[in-house]
Amino acid sequence: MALKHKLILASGSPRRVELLHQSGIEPARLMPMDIDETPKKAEHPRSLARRLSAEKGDAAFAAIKSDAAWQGSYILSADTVVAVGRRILPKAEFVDEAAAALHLLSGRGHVVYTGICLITPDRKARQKVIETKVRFKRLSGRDIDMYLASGQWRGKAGAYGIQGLAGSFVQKLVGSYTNVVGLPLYETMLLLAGEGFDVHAGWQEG
Ligand SMILES: Cc1cn([C@H]2C[C@H](O)[C@@H](COP(=O)(O)OP(=O)(O)OP(=O)(O)O)O2)c(=O)[nH]c1=O
Repeated sequence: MALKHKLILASGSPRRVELLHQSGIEPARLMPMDIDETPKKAEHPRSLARRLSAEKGDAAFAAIKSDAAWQGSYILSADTVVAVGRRILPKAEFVDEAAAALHLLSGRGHVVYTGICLITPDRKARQKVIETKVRFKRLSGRDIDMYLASGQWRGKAGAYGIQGLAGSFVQKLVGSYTNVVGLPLYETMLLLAGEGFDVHAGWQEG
């Protein structure tokens, strides 16, 4: 069946592509947007997730707005932020920052915020920020050393991926699991459907 509207995913995150695929949605185009993700001074983690998801969407919109082939498309973007209280943990690129993040998360509760932004074919921007509360067990030195050696922390907010080895660190989770992985599926589908995108168009047997 031909899709009435195309979806552009303004993201380079394989997790977001996989989560959409799980929901029967295949973006027509992936547009990773390289924006400055530095938090502003005293910026709340919720505000940061909201701002960065919007900036990714705006950047993708600016890149395609004069391209006739993409007129009438939806643009979806997201940003995931991990915070202990108001303290924002970095998206880990180096092993020492990953070690510091894991020590901080050990035996404590934290909050994962994912901002989602949808730009509709009539150029309205719709936004939401979803929160999930997560509590890690107390991590042993060996848990941390072996996790660092696995490399699964690389490029992930808070230096962990709940969908991998770090899933076993989770003592308690309140809210959306897919929100932690990078895209809250229930809320994303609700947003898309509410703006007229046929979320069931790709649901076929087999
Ligand atoms: C907490 C957590 C984060 N993550 C990932 C999701 C995101 O990809 C990443 C947070 O960084 P983001 O800046 O939200 O996303 P990204 O840079 O990977 O992709 P893009 O901006 O192009 O959309 O951390 C997990 O995969 N599992 C987890 O448990």
